[in-house]
Amino acid sequence: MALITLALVSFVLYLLGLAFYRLYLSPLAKLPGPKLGALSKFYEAYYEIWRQGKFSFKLDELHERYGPIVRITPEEVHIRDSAFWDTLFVKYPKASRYSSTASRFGNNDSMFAVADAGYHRMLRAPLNPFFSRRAILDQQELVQDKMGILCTGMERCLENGSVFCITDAFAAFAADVISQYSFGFSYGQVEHYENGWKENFHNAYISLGAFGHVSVQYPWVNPLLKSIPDSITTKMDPSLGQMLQLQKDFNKTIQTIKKDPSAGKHHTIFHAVLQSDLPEDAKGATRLEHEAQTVIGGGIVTTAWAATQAIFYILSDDDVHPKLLAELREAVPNPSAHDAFKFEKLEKLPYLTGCVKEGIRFGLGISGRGARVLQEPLVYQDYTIPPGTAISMSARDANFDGSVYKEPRKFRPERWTGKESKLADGSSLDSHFVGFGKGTRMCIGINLAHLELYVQLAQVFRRFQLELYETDTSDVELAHDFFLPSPKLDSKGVRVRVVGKVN
Ligand code: HEM
Repeated sequence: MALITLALVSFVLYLLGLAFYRLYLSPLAKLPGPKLGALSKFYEAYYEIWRQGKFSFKLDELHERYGPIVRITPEEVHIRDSAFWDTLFVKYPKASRYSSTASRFGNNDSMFAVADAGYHRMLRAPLNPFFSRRAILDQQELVQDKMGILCTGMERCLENGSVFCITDAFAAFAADVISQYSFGFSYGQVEHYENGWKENFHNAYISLGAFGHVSVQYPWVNPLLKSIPDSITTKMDPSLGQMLQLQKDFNKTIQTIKKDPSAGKHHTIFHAVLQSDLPEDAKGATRLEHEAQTVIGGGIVTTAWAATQAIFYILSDDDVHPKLLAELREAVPNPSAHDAFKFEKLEKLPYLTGCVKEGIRFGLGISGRGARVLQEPLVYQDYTIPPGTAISMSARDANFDGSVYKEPRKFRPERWTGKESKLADGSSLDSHFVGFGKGTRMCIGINLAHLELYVQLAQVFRRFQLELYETDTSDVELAHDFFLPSPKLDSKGVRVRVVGKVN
């Protein structure tokens, strides 16, 4: 009994000591911010887990109250100042990712998750050529073919008057493209127009993102979940069942290639890694499986959501839609021509480019905070942030910064061209664009994403007349930050009806 009492008293004293340290002695103690945040990560957990991805919105309030730099947890400071983006993400290439977020998707050893900058660079090196502009353009046919299938499905929807969620269609398209391109197989999701492309991974990744808040706070949860039999996981959440199947298919492909490196007609990311000079422990089947999950995860929600935003705002604005259509009609006089939608031509169209950029800006890519940990002190205004601190920033703050974007909440493709694309200080708007992140960890899929988005928007608007169906801004605006962006939870999605064809 005495022993238990002693243990309890020691524990309480430890907690009091820790609280005192965090509030008054920690090198971060002088930074502005809420005492509860400085005391414990439960503060973050409350907003992220209990309030379902609402910490981002709490940060808005905190910045209003405390200024551009706020200590938001015992070990993390958040900066809201888009001019600081390059300093944090570009100037310190040796900075690591914040290791306590590595468990978010349960893929701790993937290039996306690993903390150490040197190890990250090494893991990324074999994949860089795989996603280079040249390599992506060489596979343009694949993207065009999948888009052709999507358009055939949309024609059927025109004939039968069905309403569908455009995010589902785009997520199915993106999944087929990225999996065929990267792994040499796809599930043909883009073919299933008859059920409104409901078979796709979008919701599964949003569920994973929501659950990621739990995994970040309690990393032991992931291994525990992995020990649950697949049949029970699938019953609990059918979308996670799809992910389990995906993992099995990755594993099968990896095993086949490991046994016979010449297997398969298609050069996959697995070939790229296995044939590289990475150390053997980086070539293990489980790590490769994790890498594949990040690649496909990175390529679906981000692209589908950017396209969804673009479709919604283009259709909602009586000014934008006719301008885009006029440009497309001139550039693509015959949409049935074999090379009508060649990317190299589309990417030169200024208004379409503006629509792509605005789609990505509104879509946010990743809504969660991006954090770096430096090995040296970092000065921000009057504060010196000690080495080892997690310093985070959010794309949402940069993307809607009124000092960079005039009327930031307006979808204005023209801001990206002509005079408007230069700021008063002479810098280009492009240099402030953080949609794909910046620095050494910048999105590896940028070339593929651009190819998909240009081809999607050009084909959809040059070929079809669409109408929004019972959809409003609450279906596209960020309401829950699950690291991946989510609108209100009861949204039925951005629903559209194909009402005609464009001559
Ligand atoms: C509009 C579409 C896309 C957007 C807005 C986007 C955005 C981003 C952002 C913001 C990051 C994080 C950068 C950082 O951590 O600093 C990222 C990383 C990443 N993205 Fe994308 N992405 C898109 C499409 C894609 C596609 C199509 C792929 C498929 C290859 C992909 C794969 C990845 C991967 C693997 C990473 C991790 C890179 C690393 O850690 O080195 N993304 N993306």
